[in-house]
Amino acid sequence: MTWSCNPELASRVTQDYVASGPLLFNAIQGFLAAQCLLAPIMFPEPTISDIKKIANTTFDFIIVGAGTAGAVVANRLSEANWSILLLEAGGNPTLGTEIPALYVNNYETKVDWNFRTEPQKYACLNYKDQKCYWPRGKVLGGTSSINGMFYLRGNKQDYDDWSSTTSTDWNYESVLEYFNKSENVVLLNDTMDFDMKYHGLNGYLNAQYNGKIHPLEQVIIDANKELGSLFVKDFNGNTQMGVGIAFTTLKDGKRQSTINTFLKPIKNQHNLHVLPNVYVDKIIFDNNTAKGVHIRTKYGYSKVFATKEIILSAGTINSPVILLNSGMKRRHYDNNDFKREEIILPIGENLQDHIYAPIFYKMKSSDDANTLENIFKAYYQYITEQKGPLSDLSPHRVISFINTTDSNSKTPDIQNHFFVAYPNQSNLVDLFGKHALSSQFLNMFAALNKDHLIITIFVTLLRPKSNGVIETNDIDSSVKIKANYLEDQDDLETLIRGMKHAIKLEKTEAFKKADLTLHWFEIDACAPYDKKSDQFLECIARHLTGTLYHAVGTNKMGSMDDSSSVVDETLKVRFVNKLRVIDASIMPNIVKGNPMAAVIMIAEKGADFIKKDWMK
Ligand SMILES: Cc1cc2nc3c(=O)[nH]c(=O)nc-3n(C[C@H](O)[C@H](O)[C@H](O)COP(=O)(O)OP(=O)(O)OC[C@H]3O[C@@H](n4cnc5c(N)ncnc54)[C@H](O)[C@@H]3O)c2cc1C
Repeated sequence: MTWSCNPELASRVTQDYVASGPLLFNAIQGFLAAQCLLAPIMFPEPTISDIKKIANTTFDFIIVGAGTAGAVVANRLSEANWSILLLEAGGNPTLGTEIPALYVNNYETKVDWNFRTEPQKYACLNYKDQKCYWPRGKVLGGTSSINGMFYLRGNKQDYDDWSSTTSTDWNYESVLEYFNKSENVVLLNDTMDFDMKYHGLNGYLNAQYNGKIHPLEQVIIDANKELGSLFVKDFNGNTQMGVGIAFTTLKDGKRQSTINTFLKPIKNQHNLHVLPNVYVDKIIFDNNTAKGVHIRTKYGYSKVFATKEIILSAGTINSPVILLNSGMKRRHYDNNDFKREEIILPIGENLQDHIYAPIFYKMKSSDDANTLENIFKAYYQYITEQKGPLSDLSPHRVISFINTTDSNSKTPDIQNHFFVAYPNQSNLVDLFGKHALSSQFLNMFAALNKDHLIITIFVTLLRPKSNGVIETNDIDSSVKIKANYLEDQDDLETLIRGMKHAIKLEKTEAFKKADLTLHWFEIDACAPYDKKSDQFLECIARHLTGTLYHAVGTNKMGSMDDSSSVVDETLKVRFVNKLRVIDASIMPNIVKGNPMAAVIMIAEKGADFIKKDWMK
């Protein structure tokens, strides 16, 4: 048998269903064939002669990382008649990355960098070695190819805050233009009654609003409304405060990563050269000017050069790592009189992330959604029509934003996600297992999930005061992620207020009617505390801490005289020439919402800064 696409099993989805001989074999064949249809090889892996051809050659621009931001920047720069080289450490998307409802199955696969934090002192205490798990996309499209696809833009105030330390270019009114530029609204089961001031219809990125609300989502919405939340139709519109269904980066049942949306349509453009499976070690400088990059492939090491600029879009972890490995030190500078070797910028500092404490609700249920037969039906329907339960994020799309100290505030301090596990789903998406929570916790979760549906509320802290740092290991240059979660007492207090709010849902008519009751898993360390006490909630928050994987901020943007910044307001690395960073790492403060939309906006804006500079 020959395959025109990658014959390696396209995703780990099948590994969850090891029970059934011929049926499974048929399904695997179906998946392999579907990979060609749903996840075709867009950009072939370079051969040895491709690498020889580019070695020591020169392009106008080199972009490092074809991720969420890098793919957008490459698209926009290719609109001018410049030669663009886009280098990506990972390979092509797989079938596993394309099926929306199974995104968690990409964790710990070859499309994941599979990072772990350093052991945490105050958080993730119930995890193996007290290390939190940080998946990140190592694939074309980067993390937009493995993420949860929630499309939210944060709070208006986030950008007004950025602009107060940079320039008016970054205030909400200015960035709105770029959010809209990238967007193409896709409506399902709904009418176009959105305020179009906040949306775009001509962008590359398909952002879908599906107005069909699942009965469980309706219960969650109704319960939140009973606690005073307003129903929000459009979190990206005039206000984000309240509860509703999120926009998602989906279209026709398929993930809309930035590789699928920004690069697939222009993949044959003559001036765009996209090379997957190429790892960039460091930047080559000539005095203070970035000239090229050192690359590593399976064929060995080479160099490649850029006449105009090098753009780092390797993400919050790897962009600072590349800068550090290129000889740029991580320390505050104290004067403007230096050689490049003496440039000392706060690279890797200002690491911010969204962490959550889980609150669990259970509902007795004999729902058989996860029988083998139903699972195969779902796969069959997905592969043949891209429809059915695998084609959408329902019933997990409800989001709520609250302010725990001022119910009239326009800015939230807590965001809630509601993750539904149908009975026996712990086998299907072993989310907590992949995070390496203790076997005690995993066993309790699986036992309860046998005959109960479980809703986990991810009570998420939106603006942490505890900041971390990315460092590199002196011996082998590997990364050390010092997340420092929950070091600041204020963070803990906000989280506890959020948990108390989530606990109140138990008393709502909507939850009572649905027979949803609060459930506490017994964690040994928390056993001494009364379950109604703050000490107990603190113990849960510290032991079962999770991350929504939103780390940002490690190459902070600021004005030229801001010693805490790494890049200036046009995203140029300070004190060096021809080098910019364009990705999640430049955020001065984490946005109050899931950050992908903001990263895409940053990329759109960054590409315009470059065009302005070079088209003069
Ligand atoms: C599991 C998960 C779920 C998430 N869910 C959501 C969500 O639902 N909504 C949302 O808004 N946000 C979500 N996020 C966060 C969001 O996806 C990220 O913040 C965003 O995608 C980061 O974009 P980026 O361009 O900075 O980095 P990335 O998209 O990670 O891109 C970096 C790219 O650089 C490549 N690269 C790195 N180092 C090198 C090197 N040395 N050489 C060559 N290439 C290199 C990487 O392989 C990658 O392709 C989620 C994140 C994760 C991990």
